[in-house]
This record gives sequence, C-alpha cells and structure tokens, in this order.
Amino acid sequence: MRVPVVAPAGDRAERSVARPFVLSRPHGTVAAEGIDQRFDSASAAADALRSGRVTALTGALPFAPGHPAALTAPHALRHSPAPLETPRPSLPPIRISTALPSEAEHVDRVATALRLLRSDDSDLLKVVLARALVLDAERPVGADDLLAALTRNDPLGNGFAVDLTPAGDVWAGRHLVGSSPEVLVRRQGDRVTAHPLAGSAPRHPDPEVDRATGERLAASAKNLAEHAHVVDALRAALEPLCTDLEIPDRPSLTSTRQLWHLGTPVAGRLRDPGTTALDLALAVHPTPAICGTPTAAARDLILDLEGDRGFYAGALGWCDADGDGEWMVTIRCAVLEPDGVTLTAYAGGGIVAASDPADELAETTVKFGTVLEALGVHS
Ligand SMILES: C=C(O[C@H]1C=CC=C(C(=O)O)[C@@H]1O)C(=O)O
Repeated sequence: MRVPVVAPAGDRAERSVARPFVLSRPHGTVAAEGIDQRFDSASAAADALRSGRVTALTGALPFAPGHPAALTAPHALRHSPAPLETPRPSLPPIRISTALPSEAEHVDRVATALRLLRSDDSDLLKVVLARALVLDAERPVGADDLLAALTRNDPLGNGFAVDLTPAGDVWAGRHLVGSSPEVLVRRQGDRVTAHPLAGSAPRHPDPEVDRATGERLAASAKNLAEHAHVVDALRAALEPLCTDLEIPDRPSLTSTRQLWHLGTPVAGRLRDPGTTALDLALAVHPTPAICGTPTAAARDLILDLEGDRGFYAGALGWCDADGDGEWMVTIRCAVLEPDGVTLTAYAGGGIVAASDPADELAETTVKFGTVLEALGVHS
C-alpha cells in the first residue's frame, strides 16, 4: 500500500481543523488550541517537554521508526469531561474509488506471510498485514465534519482528528481522522494503563448469533495465540518502567459496533515519575497488534509487502506538563488529503500460522466498516 500524494490545494487553510488535535474518548475530550511549536521528531518533542521548553504535546507518531512524526506543542490543552458532542454533520456522498492493493493481491500477500510463518527457516510468529481504500467525496469535506461523524457513530464516543502538517511538506494540510477502540498506553500520575486488542470476529444483528460469535472468539486457539503476542510484548516493554504490573491470564471480550475483540486490561505503577505518557508510548510502540513478532522481522516484511504505511498503525495522543496523557493505536482511521475530497482508509489484521487468507481479507472488510459506516459510504 502506498500513501497517495496529492498536490496541496490553494484554499487548504479554510478547510483545516481550527484545532490541530482533538481526541474524544468515553471519559473525556482533549483538544489542542493554537500552535506554539511543531515537531517532526518524537524524541526532540519529548526532550522539549521534559526540559519545560513546551508545556504540552499532541499529535501522531508514524508506524515506522525514523519516519517523521506530526507533533504540536499547543498554546493550550483543553479538557472536557465527556465525549465530543457535535451536531450531525452534513457530509457529501462519499464513494470507494480504488482498493490498494486489490483484494486478490491482499490475499496473495497473506499467503506469502503464511509461507514464512509456517517455515522452519523463518522465526516470524505473527505479522499484521493491512490494505487501504481510496475514497472520493462529491464535494470538499472538512476534518471537523469527519470527526463529528466518526464520534457520533461510535457508541462510546471514540473519535480523533489530527493535523499532520508538522510531519513536513508531503503531509502539509493532511488530516488523520478515525475512531480507535485501542488504548496503547495511558498515564495518570503514577498509574499506567493499557488495553491491547488482538483477535477479532464480526458482530451479528441477531443477538443470539452475536453472543455465540463472541463466545467462539473467546475460545478460539488461533485468536488467543494472536492476542498473546501483544500481551507478551507489552509486558516486556512495561516491566522495566513499571512496578505492580497486573495482567490477567486470559483476555476478555470487548466490542465495537462492527467487531468483537479479545482485549486485556493492563495496569501498573510508574517506577520513575519522570517517565511521561509520550515516553511510554515510544517504549511500547509498535506492538504486535499492528506490527508482529518478532518486531523487526514483522516490520521488515510489512515494509517490503506494503510499502510505507505513513501514520496508519502508529499512535496518536497527548501529553501534558505533568507527564500525564493518553495514546491510542492509530487504527479504524483514514487520511484526508488537503483537497478535502480524497480520503484513504486503512484496515489490517494479525496473521499467524493458523490463519486463512480469505478469512483475513473478510476481517479487513469488516474493520473498514468503522470508517465507511460513519461516513455513509456504501460499498
Ligand atoms: C490492525 C487493526 O486491528 C488490530 C486491533 C484489534 C484486532 C486486530 C486483529 O484481530 O487482527 C488487530 O490487531 C486494524 O483495525 O487495522
């Protein structure tokens, strides 16, 4: 999957979100107001926060290390204690124009990954492969309207919009929008929490079938194996940074409007109060929920098969002067081009030795539902 490059439109400013960052969550909304400084380097931004040169950071981290981040030090960080409440936006008709790659090519890529996962010559245990859909809106749409549509369509009020301009010229005027159900890491004082998700099944309109589907997922050896990689990686990344790490032995069921997931609530206490939420996000990213195991082998295969993912499968969030903050895994999302009419939506799924290519394709189709349903796109 290559991120399409579209020439910036002259009237970009009119359509950019007034706020460079908004994250709506069930427990509250955080919005950035004004821009003091922009960073394309996460480590430079983390240093600036630690030294007190900036008082807060918001934005997005890319999937691949070394690629530009899109971080903003805002004038102010506004907190409100509820999910974003907005009037229903009036969106133009939006249609799917292109699948990147084609469905057949995605199936081929999964088959390639399976050959490695099943080979004695490879140490690959899990890899998350993704595909993209390019969407065309009939007339220009603003990131704020997409944020409103995504947040209103999520039963819990999850939604985000991030201005990607700090990442440099190619990203100027582009916005990342979505509704992620997955908390990468959250810090409140010395309390650290995370809620990794991996393992999926589609929801069903019939409540009995729906419940049975969830129960089957909770007992599925293939999905439990897929999930265990994520929990193991989080434990390894958080243990040096936390005491009293509590991780249940088995995942529990969690759901979105479109999917059941296996999720594990993780909690611990910070060893060093100087470790910020951004430091924690950089320590745990990329988890095997969006990359794989071992990390380097999975990332190399992803970059080889898909090309640059940009900000899909990265992280987005905020961090304040106390070091508190929340970072979400960048999934169930799309990038809006500066022209306001072109969107690229992304969906991926974890592949393990027991995966089936056709099922994996179907899983990505269901995952696209989060963005497509919210925007009224019919495929
Ligand atoms: C990579 C995605 O989802 C992740 C999060 C939950 C379940 C997943 C799965 O079952 O494969 C993925 O790990 C995505 O939505 O693009």
